[in-house]
Amino acid sequence: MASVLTFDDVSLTRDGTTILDHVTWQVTSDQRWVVLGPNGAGKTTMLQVAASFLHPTSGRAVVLDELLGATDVFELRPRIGFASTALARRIPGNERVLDVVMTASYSVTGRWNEQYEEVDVRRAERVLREWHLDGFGDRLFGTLSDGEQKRVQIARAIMTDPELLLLDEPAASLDLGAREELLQLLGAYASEPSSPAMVMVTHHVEEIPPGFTHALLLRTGAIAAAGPLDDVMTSENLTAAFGLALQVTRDGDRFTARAA
Ligand SMILES: Nc1ncnc2c1ncn2[C@@H]1O[C@H](COP(=O)(O)OP(=O)(O)OP(=O)(O)O)[C@@H](O)[C@H]1O
Repeated sequence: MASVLTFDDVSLTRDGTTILDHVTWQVTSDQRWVVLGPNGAGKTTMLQVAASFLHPTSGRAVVLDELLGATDVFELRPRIGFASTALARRIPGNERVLDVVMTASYSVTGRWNEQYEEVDVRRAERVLREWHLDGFGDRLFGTLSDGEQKRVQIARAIMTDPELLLLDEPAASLDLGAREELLQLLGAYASEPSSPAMVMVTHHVEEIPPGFTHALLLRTGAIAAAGPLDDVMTSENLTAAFGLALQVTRDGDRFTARAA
């Protein structure tokens, strides 16, 4: 399988603080990764390197065969789907949902004078339908519920048919029903062989969608464990990563964790 993401001894320092510490990691096109770790472990920073928003201080990061630091990131970014709360904050509340999704083609938030073709409109409508947002195209983004907004963000991220999909805490702040609906949709999407490689950051093992294949546990910027879900999602590994005695249980394709 083709490699879509390679971190080779990647470290990242900001204002004298080491945030990523010698991270070596590879993602191939058929894999769907979840990244877990305590607050401040460096999960978002890792995703931002994968999205080409940050460059390593040392080591090599290769994204979709392009070496960061030696490539034009403006050509690379449209090939990467990225959804995060920070990005969603930049979406104007009075933007039409269809425009929120379509503007991904130009990597902008907020429609201005870009010209869209009928094919863009039809694709945006189809993606909205697939994420249970049929009939939402004319609604204003700011009037949607949290759950609906999260699904719009993902629809936007996949609008450009990316080769790598990065999701930063897509289920954060959702109520139980909205979370389960989102996980079901993410699970179905992850299970399709035609879907792109995926990396999803989350705080909760309960939010690992079915269909995900691999996990990476991060602790103070370094990898505590990484590999196939079954190998990594053990009580011992989670205990070491979170610095707290934890008991992990698997029920079918879902996980739960609690203090041991
Ligand atoms: N510009 C910066 N200068 C210095 N430190 C920074 C900077 N940006 C982030 N950090 C620090 O880097 C560490 C990792 O941050 P990051 O947001 O990647 O962690 P995270 O695992 O995603 O955390 P959380 O789970 O709380 O979202 C944190 O300790 C944070 O304070």
